[in-house]
Amino acid sequence: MSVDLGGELRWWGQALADTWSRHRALSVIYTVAVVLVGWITEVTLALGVMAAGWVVVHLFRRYRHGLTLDDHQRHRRNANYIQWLSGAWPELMIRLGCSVQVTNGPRVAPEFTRYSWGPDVLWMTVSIPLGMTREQLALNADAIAQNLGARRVSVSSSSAGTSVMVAFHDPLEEPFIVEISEGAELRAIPLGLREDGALWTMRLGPQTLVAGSSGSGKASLVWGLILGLAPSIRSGLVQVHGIDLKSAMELGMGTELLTRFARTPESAVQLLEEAVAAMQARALELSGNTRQHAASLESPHVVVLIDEMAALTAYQADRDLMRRANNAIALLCSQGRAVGYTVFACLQDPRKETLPARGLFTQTIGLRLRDAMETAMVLGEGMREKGALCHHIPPTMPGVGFVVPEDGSDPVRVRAGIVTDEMIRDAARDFAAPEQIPIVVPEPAAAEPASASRSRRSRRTTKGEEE
Ligand SMILES: Nc1ncnc2c1ncn2[C@@H]1O[C@H](COP(=O)(O)OP(=O)(O)OP(=O)(O)O)[C@@H](O)[C@H]1O
Repeated sequence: MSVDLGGELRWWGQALADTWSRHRALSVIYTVAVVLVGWITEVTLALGVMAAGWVVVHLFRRYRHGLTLDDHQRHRRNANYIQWLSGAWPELMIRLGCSVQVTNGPRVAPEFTRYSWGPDVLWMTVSIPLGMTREQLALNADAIAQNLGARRVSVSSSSAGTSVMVAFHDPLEEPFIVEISEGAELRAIPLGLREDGALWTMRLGPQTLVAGSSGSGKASLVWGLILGLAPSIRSGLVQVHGIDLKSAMELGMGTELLTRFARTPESAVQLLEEAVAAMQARALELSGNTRQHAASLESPHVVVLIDEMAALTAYQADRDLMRRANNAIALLCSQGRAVGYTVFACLQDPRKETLPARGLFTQTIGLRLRDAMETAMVLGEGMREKGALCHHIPPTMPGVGFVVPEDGSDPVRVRAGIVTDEMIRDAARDFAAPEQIPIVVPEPAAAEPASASRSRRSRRTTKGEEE
């Protein structure tokens, strides 16, 4: 059977034309309805695919990073804050005087070029305009913090230029405990927290001076160090030789952890001079073999720990003992590093008269101090401008201080962990030193310094001559 295709087409055309002429309105409605249904179906499908993609991405993020509803709210808050800060920052800089006048031009303020968020902390990278210094920004840190609704602002140098840390919560505000860690290394003894929330550790090696007014928390550093070293003390890898002339009130709590302990000026000087002699003997032994001592059970690292050093170096009635103590401390500080002898000393009053060997301490920790001058004496000139404000630490925050890192970079605000009497007693029981070496002070006649016996001899001779 042959099909007349032309006739068929004409028939369908005619039918369509008839329908159109008879049911024009219906045809329009039908056509629009079909187009709409098709379009809605397509859009719905597209939206569905988009939504599924979004869900997959968010599921991935949520389970990979463990995001919670709080995190979403925080992200939104952070985004709003950055939006506000972008507008407020240039004006704030100009109002605080942190800007420079371009010749025949406008005032230019530091710009924040990048940022990142940590828990309750905003890190900003700021570009300092030509003619301005980072110190100018650091001097206004308190005012910036108040205006940004933050607890603290600190300014430091970073590989990207200048970093401004805006902290909305101070991790150092509440006292905390640092647990004794069996695996702690001598290169990183845990002492407390840094203000960015990271663990604050100290390397055993630099001669360290801790300065702070009465009640500033020096004892928490002394005991923090001893407890941090506790496993090495028990094994015999480290010996602590303690000196406490304040009626042994402090170190007397845990003498089992100390290999040697002096509580009188005479025994303290004896301890120091014997440490110098042993250090020099070790130096002779090591000379030609190595340039850096490595602690071992046969040759342990010796920490000479002095609580309130001025009692020995400045407030001593016996001037000869005072001179001998200062000499020994200076020798230990200047020759001890390479041969495994470390001095860790505390001081309330950091003036030059209280400690002639102050300059020989290669690491200083400044707790609460009385004024800006003391801060400069302890941490060095220029550290105040870099944000180390020991004299602004409130008495309600003992254990808080500033440390200048060994590489001389910007000072870091830290807090030592609190050490309770119970922790000291427990450590004394569990980590006692393998041996305790008594200090034998020679009888005064035998210990008489050469100069005194010389003068007596000369007096005797004169007397003899007189006779
Ligand atoms: N890191 C710390 N965190 C919280 N509280 C601390 C910390 N260190 C010390 N304290 C508390 O502060 C008070 C004084 O501390 P501490 O005895 O250590 O001061 P100090 O500087 O050694 O004083 P002094 O020179 O008069 O002996 C104590 O009551 C102690 O409990």
